[in-house]
Amino acid sequence: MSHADPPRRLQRWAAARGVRLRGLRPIARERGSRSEKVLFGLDDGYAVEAVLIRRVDGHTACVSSQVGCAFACRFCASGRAGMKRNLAAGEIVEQVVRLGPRVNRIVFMGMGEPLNNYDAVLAAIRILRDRRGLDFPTTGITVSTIGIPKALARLREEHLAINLTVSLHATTQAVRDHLIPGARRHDLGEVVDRALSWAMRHNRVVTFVYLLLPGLNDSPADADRLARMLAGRPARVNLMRWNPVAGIALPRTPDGSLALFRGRLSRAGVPAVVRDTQGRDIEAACGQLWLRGGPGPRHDQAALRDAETRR
Ligand SMILES: C[S@@+](CC[C@H](N)C(=O)[O-])C[C@H]1O[C@@H](n2cnc3c(N)ncnc32)[C@H](O)[C@@H]1O
Ligand code: SF4
Repeated sequence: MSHADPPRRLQRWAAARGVRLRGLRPIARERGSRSEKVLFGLDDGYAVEAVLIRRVDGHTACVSSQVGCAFACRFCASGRAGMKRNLAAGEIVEQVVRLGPRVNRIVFMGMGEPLNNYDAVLAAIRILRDRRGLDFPTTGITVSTIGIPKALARLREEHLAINLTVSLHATTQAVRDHLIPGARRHDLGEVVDRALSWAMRHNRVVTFVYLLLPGLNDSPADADRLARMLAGRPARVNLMRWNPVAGIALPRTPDGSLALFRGRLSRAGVPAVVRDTQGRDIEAACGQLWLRGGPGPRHDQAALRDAETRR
């Protein structure tokens, strides 16, 4: 795998569009069985992580879109320290470039809420897919979002054949407000409607991600409400187990509950699968990426390792 600087040709091409590549410095790497986590130092002293996941037919790059996250989901490490700043388009593109040439899928499932950094994320996607850029197929790009309604309405009008994943996690407003405190202003029904509207406009299927948390959102009534929202619509459901995060006490869902929930959805005609995220062995799975570094001069590797051991 190459961690070389982005090719000069790409740097020049991006610079002509006002996008700077070479703002990232890989400062630490951790290898797991099928994944690798890379910590990138940014110009202003912060650091973000990106994850490479090896598949048989290529690599997936899981990239960050913000330094921290404003939505403070109860189950996720990325929002624990709030949102420090947006990543620039170049900083997003460069994560992909530095994860190496075998990347053929990109998922915006690292740190941050991509639709809360709409312009930079869309600019990055355009550079990634441009023939004179990386010539990356948009069908290999997945944006994962908590579903900011206004941003979903904007996304609907973009001519981009990306994949959309909406992190729903609840079937009532009260439970969603509890799990995603930063999204209290987002009406759950509107989130679902806007996502479905995107799917219909682009003739695609939207994936709803549902993290099953025992006693919070895993009742048969939840499954039935979700089924009523999505049956007969261009939607599928990915049911997820919680990946443990230090300092957060949440129970993990037993396999039996996942199977029961999935069964109720399937019987109602809503396609549902249970998904495990890769990278748990090196704390690189969904929701396990922490904000690192801080404002000031770029941190060196030793300083960041030090910060890591104090965490
Ligand atoms: C880290 S988020 C980044 C993208 C975007 N902010 C979102 O929430 O969709 C990517 C996915 O990880 C999920 N996630 C967050 N924390 C998790 C955890 N501890 N275990 C499993 N999934 C988690 C989120 O719900 C989301 O579906
Ligand atoms: S799950 Fe997504 S929206 Fe929620 S805190 Fe983590 S990164 Fe932010």
